[in-house]
Amino acid sequence: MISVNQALSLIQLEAVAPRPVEVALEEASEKVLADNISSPIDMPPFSQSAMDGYAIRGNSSGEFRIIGESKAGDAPQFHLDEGEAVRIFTGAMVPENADTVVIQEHVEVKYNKLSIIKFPSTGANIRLKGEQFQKGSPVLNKGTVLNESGIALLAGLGINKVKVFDTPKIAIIVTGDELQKPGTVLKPGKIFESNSFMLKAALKRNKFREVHHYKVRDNILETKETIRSALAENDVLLLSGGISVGEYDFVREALFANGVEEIFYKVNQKPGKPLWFGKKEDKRVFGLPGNPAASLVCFYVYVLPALRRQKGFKNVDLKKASAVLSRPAENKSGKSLFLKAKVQDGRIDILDGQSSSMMHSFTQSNALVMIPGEKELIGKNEKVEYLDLGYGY
Ligand SMILES: Nc1nc2c(c(=O)[nH]1)N[C@H]1C(S)=C(S)[C@@H](COP(=O)(O)OP(=O)(O)OC[C@H]3O[C@@H](n4cnc5c(N)ncnc54)[C@H](O)[C@@H]3O)O[C@H]1N2
Ligand code: MOO
Repeated sequence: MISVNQALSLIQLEAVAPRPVEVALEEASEKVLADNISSPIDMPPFSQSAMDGYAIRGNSSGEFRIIGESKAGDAPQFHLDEGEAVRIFTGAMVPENADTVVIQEHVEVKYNKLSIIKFPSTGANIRLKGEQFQKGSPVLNKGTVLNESGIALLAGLGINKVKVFDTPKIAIIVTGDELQKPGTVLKPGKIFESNSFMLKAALKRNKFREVHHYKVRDNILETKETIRSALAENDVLLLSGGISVGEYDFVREALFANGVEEIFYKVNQKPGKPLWFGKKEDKRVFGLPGNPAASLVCFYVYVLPALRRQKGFKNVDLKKASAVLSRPAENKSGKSLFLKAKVQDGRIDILDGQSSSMMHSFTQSNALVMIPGEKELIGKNEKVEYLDLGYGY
């Protein structure tokens, strides 16, 4: 059985190169730029007043004659002679030979005579043409993750379309005859299906919006057929359940029948041992264990980084940190453990209820403690590494 690190390396080795697409700026938030962007214009495009006041030339005398007005949106052609000033407003074009704007709080005006009570330094209150960017100068680099500030910057430069890396389309395929929809009356032998809700929520939180949901019974033909359509319609398949060794676990066989090549099956870890990973051309397939907590651990450790990589992100893993154990922990399994835990003020508590069928401990956690297979005992106050689940509490 391969180790966690071997599994991670294999997934990375088989990574699909992010695919550039052009999108409207409104669609570009949380996406990664696929091109360097240079400024198509000077920014600001003309010298602007930063304040409401009076544009002047030099500060040789305290008295000026107001010769006109410049407000935002206008393009007046003023030329100031000695002793002349223009009434000006924030964002308005500064007369071509003015060098300073005096704020209106520092002047007295009588008719068209302006007396300056307090001179600012020369150049004050003017945003010079091109001071942020000159036309053609670099603005944002390929690989930048766009958020609202980047979107504002690009819109402000007049850009309405950008090349970003495409977000992969994801199929969630849940398998199992025992599964029943929440909101129905539970029949004998059945359980409520929860993995698709869990995976959809996790994908939504991570801004993967194109998610298709398929459901199959424990039936080889149906499983094959569903995998066939899911491969045609998506970039990444997440199968839940049916990957273990039971007589009704058909997922592996159905993947092979669809020409999906196995890269690895089973990882020396707990929970999530039966994880399966494969590929067909540029499609990637994860067979996640049916047990909900095992499935979610595999999602955080393997699936999310792979999806983020395919979306062009450079930092793909959950943040790693370390904290001091509040209580000793044991690992007699020889497997790498991922334990639901709560970090607070630098101390970490491993929670009760670690079974891979139990979700309650996950809801109380904000971290996954990683304990290597070779480590049998970790003492109280020993430092352990953990993955920050990013739950924000
Ligand atoms: N003889 C062995 N049996 C099992 C082994 C093994 O090595 N030898 N591994 C165990 C481990 S570890 C896990 S994890 C599970 C994984 O099994 P599958 O991935 O095939 O999943 P299922 O058998 O379909 O389901 C497991 C469990 O999870 C429940 N489940 C399934 N789908 C959902 C869903 N969408 N929502 C909620 N719960 C779901 C299902 O009812 C089962 O209880 O295999 C062990 N067995
Ligand atoms: O890997 Mo299974 O996840 O231990 O229940």
